[in-house]
Amino acid sequence: MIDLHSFYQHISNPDHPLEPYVEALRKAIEQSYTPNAHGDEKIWQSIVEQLPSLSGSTDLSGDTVSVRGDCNIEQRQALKQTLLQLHPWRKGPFELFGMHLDTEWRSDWKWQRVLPHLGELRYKNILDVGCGSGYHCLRMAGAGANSVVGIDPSLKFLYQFKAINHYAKVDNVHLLPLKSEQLPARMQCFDTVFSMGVLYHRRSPFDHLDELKYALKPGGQLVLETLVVDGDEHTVLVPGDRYAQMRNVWFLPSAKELLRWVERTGFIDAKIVDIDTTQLEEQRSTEWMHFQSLVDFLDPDDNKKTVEGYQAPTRATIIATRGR
Ligand SMILES: Nc1ncnc2c1ncn2[C@@H]1O[C@H](C[S@+](CC[C@H]([NH3+])C(=O)[O-])CC(=O)[O-])[C@@H](O)[C@H]1O
Repeated sequence: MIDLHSFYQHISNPDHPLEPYVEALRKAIEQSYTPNAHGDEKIWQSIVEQLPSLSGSTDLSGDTVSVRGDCNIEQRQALKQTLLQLHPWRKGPFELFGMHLDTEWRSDWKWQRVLPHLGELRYKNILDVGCGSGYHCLRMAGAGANSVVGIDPSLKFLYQFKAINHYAKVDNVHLLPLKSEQLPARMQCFDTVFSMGVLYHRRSPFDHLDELKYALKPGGQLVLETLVVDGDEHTVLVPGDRYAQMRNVWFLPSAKELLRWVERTGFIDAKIVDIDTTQLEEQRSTEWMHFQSLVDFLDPDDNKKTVEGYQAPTRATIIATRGR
């Protein structure tokens, strides 16, 4: 079962900005998550319980989130075989006791693109919407955040985090089984809210931007990263059935149009800080994610296009401030 006890304990503290929302969060989580309602949850739980007993020291400062400590060959082998059962591992990389967990995504590349534009994360209370395995949440903790809440509706990713944190033991990062639309309304308490790789999954992008705005305290910082297409401030692509083989893709604006959406939502000082076409080396199949990956989603004769003939995946990052 997802461990919520330590989360409630952590925020039930008059100094914690989430303290006024303990009950609202409890209710929201109860509505979205019933332990073991997902038929595979018991299996994921037993995988975490089978992890070999090892202890080490955690390093959140490098590109690879690492736990280092003594481990013999048999233990390393058992660790690998146990963690492989939580396939597919999409977001990382991680290293545990000398074992490199080579995820589908080099999520460290995204972090390197975003980090120089964030200012100080130290002492901040952060929300990461669509956190996946929690790799970026751990990097935020490594950058000195006071607390990080990651939310993601995909329970398997939350179990991946549970497995990593079984060893990393980072106690100020909590992952919750929630979608952003299920967050209590108008929490207005986070210093920084990240939404990376989520907006294009939403049928209603302005509702998503509103959710991010009202999770932030006045003056707080939004970090928004999403798929974009080339074009001017009047350009938006709504793909047909699929985009790069994904079915759940709705709105791909140009970066300029995205900036306009952010401003129309009421954010101020909005800036495009990065536009980047995803490289084949950044998203690829590995031993830890052996399904198809980016190379299979692109036109084999022209890597600038998806198999459907659209512009190949390009992502923009916008930083903005919630007005006071
Ligand atoms: N409504 C929603 N609310 C919250 N999470 C959602 C929602 N819909 C989907 N997700 C979750 O958002 C994540 C999107 S991946 C980005 C991961 C990370 N942020 C990254 O930037 O690497 C996409 C990508 O590969 O970029 C998945 O884990 C979904 O379960």
